[in-house]
Amino acid sequence: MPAVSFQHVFKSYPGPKGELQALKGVSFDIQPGEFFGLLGPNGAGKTTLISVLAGLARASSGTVCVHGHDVVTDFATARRHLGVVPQELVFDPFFTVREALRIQSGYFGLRRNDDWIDELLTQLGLADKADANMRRLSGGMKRRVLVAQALVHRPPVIVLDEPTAGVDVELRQTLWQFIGRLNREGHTVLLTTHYLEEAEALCHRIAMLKAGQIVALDRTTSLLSGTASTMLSFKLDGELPSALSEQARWIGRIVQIKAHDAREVEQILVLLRQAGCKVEDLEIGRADLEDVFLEIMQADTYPGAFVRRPEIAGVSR
Ligand SMILES: Nc1ncnc2c1ncn2[C@@H]1O[C@H](COP(=O)(O)OP(=O)(O)OP(=O)(O)O)[C@@H](O)[C@H]1O
Repeated sequence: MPAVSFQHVFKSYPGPKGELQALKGVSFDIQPGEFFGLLGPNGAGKTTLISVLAGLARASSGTVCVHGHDVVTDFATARRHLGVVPQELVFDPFFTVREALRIQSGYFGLRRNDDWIDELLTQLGLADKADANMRRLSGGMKRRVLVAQALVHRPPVIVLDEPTAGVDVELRQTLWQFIGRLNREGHTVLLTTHYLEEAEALCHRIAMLKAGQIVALDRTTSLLSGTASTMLSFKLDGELPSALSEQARWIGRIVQIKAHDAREVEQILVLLRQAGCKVEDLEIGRADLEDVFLEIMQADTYPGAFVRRPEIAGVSR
């Protein structure tokens, strides 16, 4: 049985110009123990999908189950299987960190939970803040408390909605070490992030959402190898020959051009030489997830071409 199952999920919001379709028939499963990434540009529908999963929003149609429990008809059980770290910093300012975690434990009927609370505080670098009032914590510390709150009931499925937005390197490392450990111990993780290098490093499989639809779903390694896999990068002061300008990406003086194989690399170099371009600091490297993401998001052909059925794509564990 999948840890999380989305089946034909539609969600529309009333808008000034009629209905806004935030999710347009999203279907996929996440298997127990997977570290699964959900990527997409701003407004793609990631938070909406997570809100539906967490029971914070109701799908217009379709079903969502957590370990077989429907998030609408069997809400309490589904919710017990989930630990959700929300994107926004929402908390009650009147309590200390420990009190907030005890209260959260109480929601799940856990009375003697202090051993696990202590472990969470230690693992998340909050031990010396246990008795600090929530309103006195820095933004990064509050985010750590939100992670601890989501985990008080040791949920088998951990959902992280952009957990590292605006947090420092130390917290990122602490967080990924701890979440990585929980994942190795069998917890399923669903992560949304705009940091693609994070997704590339952590996720076994990745789904890409664009305008409410899944446009790619595959193992991370397959996504990386399925598209142009070589990236030429060099500095240039002048102009590119027109044959190359369309496929190039500029970052200041740096030009990046993708190639599928060594022959294409050679062709690009020949075109540059023929045009008399003065290329500096040439590097030939592997395309990363950001390149794949941009390629998929910019594709205007039928996006389903990138989707592999989960039973074919398998799970990289
Ligand atoms: N409560 C709401 N009422 C009306 N429209 C909404 C509401 N929540 C989200 N939307 C709209 O639904 C679409 C999807 O938004 P959502 O927040 O799910 O995207 P996202 O992928 O999480 O974006 P981001 O990366 O910016 O967090 C957007 O067009 C957004 O404006």
